[in-house]
Amino acid sequence: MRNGGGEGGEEERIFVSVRVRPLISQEIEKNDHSKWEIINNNTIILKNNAPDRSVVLPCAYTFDRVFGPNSDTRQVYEEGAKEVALSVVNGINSSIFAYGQTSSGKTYTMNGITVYTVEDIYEYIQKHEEREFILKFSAIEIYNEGVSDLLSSDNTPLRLLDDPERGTVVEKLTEVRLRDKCHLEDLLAICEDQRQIGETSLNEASSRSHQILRLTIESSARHHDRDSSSSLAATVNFVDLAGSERASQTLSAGTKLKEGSHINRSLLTLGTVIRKLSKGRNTHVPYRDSKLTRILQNSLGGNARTAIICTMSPARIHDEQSRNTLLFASCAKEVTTNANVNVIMSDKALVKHLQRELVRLEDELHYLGSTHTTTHLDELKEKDTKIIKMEKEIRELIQQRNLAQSRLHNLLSSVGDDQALRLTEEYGRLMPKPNAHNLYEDDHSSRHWGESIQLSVGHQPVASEDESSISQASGISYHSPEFGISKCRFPYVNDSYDRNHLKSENSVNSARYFPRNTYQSPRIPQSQSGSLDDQCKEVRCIEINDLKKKADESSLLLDDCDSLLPMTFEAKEPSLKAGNSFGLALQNQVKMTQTSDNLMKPVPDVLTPRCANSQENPACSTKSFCLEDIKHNNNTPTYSLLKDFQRRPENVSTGNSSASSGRETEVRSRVSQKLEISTREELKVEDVAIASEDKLRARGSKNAYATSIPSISNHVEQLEEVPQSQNQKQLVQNQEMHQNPNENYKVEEAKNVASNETLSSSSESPSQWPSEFKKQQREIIELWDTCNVSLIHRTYFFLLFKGEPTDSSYMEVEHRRLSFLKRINESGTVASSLKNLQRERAMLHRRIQKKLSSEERNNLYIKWGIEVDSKKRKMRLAKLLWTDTKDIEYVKESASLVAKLIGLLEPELVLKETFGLSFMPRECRRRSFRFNLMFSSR
Ligand SMILES: Nc1ncnc2c1ncn2[C@@H]1O[C@H](COP(=O)(O)OP(=O)(O)OP(=O)(O)O)[C@@H](O)[C@H]1O
Repeated sequence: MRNGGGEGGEEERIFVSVRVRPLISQEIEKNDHSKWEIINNNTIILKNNAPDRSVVLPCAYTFDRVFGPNSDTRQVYEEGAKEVALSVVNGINSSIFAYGQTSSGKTYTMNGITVYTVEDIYEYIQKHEEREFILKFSAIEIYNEGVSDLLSSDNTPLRLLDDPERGTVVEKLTEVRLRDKCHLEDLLAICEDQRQIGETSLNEASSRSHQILRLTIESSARHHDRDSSSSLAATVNFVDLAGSERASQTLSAGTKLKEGSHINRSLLTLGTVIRKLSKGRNTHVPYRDSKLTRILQNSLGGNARTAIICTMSPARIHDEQSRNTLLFASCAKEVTTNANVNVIMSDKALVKHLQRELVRLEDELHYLGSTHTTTHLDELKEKDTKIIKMEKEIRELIQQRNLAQSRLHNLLSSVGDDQALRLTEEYGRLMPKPNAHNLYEDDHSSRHWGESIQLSVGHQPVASEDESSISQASGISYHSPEFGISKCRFPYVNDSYDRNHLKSENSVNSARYFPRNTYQSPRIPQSQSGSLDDQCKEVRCIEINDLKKKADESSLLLDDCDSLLPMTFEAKEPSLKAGNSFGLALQNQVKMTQTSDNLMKPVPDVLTPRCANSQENPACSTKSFCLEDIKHNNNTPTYSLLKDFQRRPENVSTGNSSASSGRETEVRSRVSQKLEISTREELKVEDVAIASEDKLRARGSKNAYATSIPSISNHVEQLEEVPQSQNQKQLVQNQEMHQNPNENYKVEEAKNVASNETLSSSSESPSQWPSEFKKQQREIIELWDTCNVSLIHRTYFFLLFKGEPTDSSYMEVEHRRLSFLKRINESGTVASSLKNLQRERAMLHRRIQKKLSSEERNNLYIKWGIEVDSKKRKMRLAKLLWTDTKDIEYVKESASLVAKLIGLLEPELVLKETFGLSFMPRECRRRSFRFNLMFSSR
């Protein structure tokens, strides 16, 4: 029902009066008369104002009213407080203060003022029967900066709360609804009893606290339309302040001294507030510096009418205090307040008001919803949709990867000598377009997230004869953009070879160059094709969807190739559509650069061929892919392809070369740029994958982290695929060699190419590799230490990879994955990997006893600075293993010792390809351990 309101208040000054009490008995005894003289109702002067003083102080003080010793309290009330006090019945807040030094008569005055006001209020109520009044009373005491309820026996200090409408309110303050005047008088008596009073040398009953008696009056019309009319509500405060005092005068000590200091401090704040207010409201007013000013904030310069009665003693001993009181009073009279009539709305009026407010707020809400909120929600929805789409794509890729891994495994296990022989016989057979269902026919997905790049292997159904012929002649099979899967073959066609012959016969292509991670499709006789459907397996590159954009760009670029190359090829053999096929091959190669097993190698300058034409290098025959040229260059597959690309138009051009050369150059340039971009973006893609892992971890759930671990494993598995595909390639090449000795030289060339591929992927500059290897080795050793990698893994890796050019891939992948692990460890998995490491050291410690003779052990203790007779020397030795990562000799010794302890005598027998599998931090310590032991027992 309540609602603060007001009717136009006007600023008015605080009404300030001064009351000089008569001399009390003890002052009379001392005959301590002062020279204060009240010259009229408004002015008080100090007679004989110290002419001997060097500083002349003001001697006349003027106020709204000055009461002399002969004025009784009734007069003081009537002339100094009544008007203000009774404002409360009209809905205006009011406050009457008594301010002055101790024993100056504040309590004496305020008691009278309160009684008279109450009398008048009740008299007013009686006179205004048309209105109904509700009176409520509460009483606050502030003692030693603690607020208490004088109407409650509970002395627990009360809290002050800030109410946006009512200002500072005292929490849990008792508010008693008054029955009648007598009820109020009883309550006043209770307050008097409750108040902290003590005896000082100046006052037998000195008030040691500030007292605020609060009377709230609500009134409303009694007979009229009560529901629609307004009510008034206001509060009058009767504030009897504790008196300022000098400890020397009051002879205070102990508790009294503490009380006095609190009193003086709060009065000082009151004085500061008054002084600030007297200078205007532009400055900060420190209401909150004391409980007193905080509670009375409204009465001091706020929505209230205020009267201050400053009391003073006429005794000479109090002259200085009296002067201070007058100075305070002088400031107070400059302070203005702005009192309003506080109107309380009726229920009806309040409902109407609230309805209007509701409509207004709804309008605001609608406006906000139509702008910011809606937009924000749309953005969120859009992002959610993208996330769902990406998650679906990732799942599909993982399915493909798992399927391919499964088939690669099948291939490796099923391809025996006979099979290999047959496959070699069917060498060159083209595969038809892949069946979408084949790619999804089984699902070994383990729902790994955060995949970035995958290699895959899959079955291919057999192509039709026509397709086979055409594609075979062109040397390119097909690609399936719908799955982002590409497959390509690269023919070797020598000088003597007739392209038409190539189209009509199913023999010939004895040696082919395979790009990395592709597998040469064997030519399969028609009679066996059906049975070999499942045996024809090819390694294919599966792009991740994140790279689609690049693939599309590549496609656009290759369209250029397609449009360029037919101009050169079609003149001689239009039916081959070699240009288009070559475009596909190039596209395939571009995609190859986007796969992980290229290991983000910078693409060499493909437009700077070693030999520009056949004259410079006779080995580069016309109308052929120059294997010699490829072999002698440190070519990546991409490089080889592009060199072919450079050479081919020149070789087969029939006169249009000049017309096409400009466009060709442009296309080459664009190819080069795209490839470089691809490489750079490939790096970004992995960053995205890592960021994806980070996000999953950042979600904070254990599940998120758990899903990130398999993802790392997948990442590790990519390494496994590299050598596998290489092995497979090597296997087929060996089979070819065995099948057709006449073409062994070509197979040999192909092998050399493969070797060169590895070399080229290992290092851009072989001459720099040794130093690069040492640098990477040092960093890897540091990272092992940082990531708490298994000592056995370190040992194997360290002993296996000693700086051969082919070690480059492993070094790089190890380095990158350790960096990746380091990031994970930084997010809190160090503890678990450290525990694993400690267990491993414990295992090695036990093996020291078993594997080493007493003499060997003692030699080691001496060498490693451990006292031979010391306790726990074996454990100390185990703890020293692999700890100094800076000293390479120390690392070597650590590796050597660990190798001996785990029984690793011939590390070279362990395939390097097995690496990338063993050093992930594992959830299950035992499994991890068993794996290492199993590994070590090989
Ligand atoms: N106008 C007055 N006429 C006669 N006696 C008075 C007058 N004012 C005060 N006294 C007397 O002076 C003494 C001190 O008065 P009072 O206790 O009201 O002072 P106070 O300012 O409240 O002191 P304190 O701050 O220590 O509480 C009392 O004995 C009181 O009766």
